[in-house]
Amino acid sequence: MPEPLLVAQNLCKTFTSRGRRVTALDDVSLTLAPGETLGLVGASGSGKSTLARVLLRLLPADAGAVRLLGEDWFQLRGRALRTRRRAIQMVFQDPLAAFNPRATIGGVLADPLRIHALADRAARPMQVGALLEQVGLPASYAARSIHEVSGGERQRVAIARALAARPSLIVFDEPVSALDQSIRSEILRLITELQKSEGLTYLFIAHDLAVVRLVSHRVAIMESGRIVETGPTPQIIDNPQSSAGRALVAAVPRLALRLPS
Ligand SMILES: Nc1ncnc2c1ncn2[C@@H]1O[C@H](COP(=O)(O)OP(=O)(O)OP(=O)(O)O)[C@@H](O)[C@H]1O
Repeated sequence: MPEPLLVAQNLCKTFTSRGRRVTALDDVSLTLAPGETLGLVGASGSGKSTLARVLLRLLPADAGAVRLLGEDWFQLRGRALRTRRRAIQMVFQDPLAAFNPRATIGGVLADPLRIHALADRAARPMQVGALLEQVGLPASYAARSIHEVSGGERQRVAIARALAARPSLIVFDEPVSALDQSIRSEILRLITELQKSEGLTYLFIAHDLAVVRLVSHRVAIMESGRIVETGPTPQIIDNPQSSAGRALVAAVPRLALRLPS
């Protein structure tokens, strides 16, 4: 068994808003092996995005620890933190919210190359072109504004930006929820192909089990801030043990749950 890429142990996070306490993460532990996809699925408000934000250190945990690539991730500071940061990238549901609205696509993709010193100025345009082609877009898209392309193309740009940092792990938070069905399948295919060609590890978050099962080797089910069930995808779909798992399976038409042969 290879050493896990990421081990999260006993993560807790509570929010207080208008005097009300909400436990968003309640003792969450999970492991990601290199090259696998863990699908994280659960109803709205179950804590999926909070877990993603805590794992990326966009939000501090109240308690718990994460080992990433053998290091104590929450304890890293300064240069060591900056270096390690590029190992985890995130792709959001709405990439527009994550991009500078005035930026060109070339600018969006050149940023991580510059920030992480992965390519000098002269080499960046070629690398940007290569990244675009890797996600199925023409290199000429570099000159376009992020507003000039479709939702599916924008999501390809978001994936290319994540790839630019040469990460080990990509966290996808509802990456296809805003897309039409046909575009959705194309993006899911791209995501699985890139995993194989680049040897990437994924945490794939969605509320829809039909989407999660297409890409995930294992599934974890969240309910009220806890992971209530985890196991290989076919096992969870055929025989969910938790009430949250049974509800998620029941919410999807039988046909949509057939695993591809
Ligand atoms: N910044 C915040 N302040 C207060 N409460 C928050 C904050 N962020 C999240 N919460 C609460 O924490 C709980 C978990 O939210 P979270 O967004 O992680 O769930 P989720 O499973 O990702 O939901 P969705 O599928 O709707 O995105 C919810 O009750 C939510 O209202």
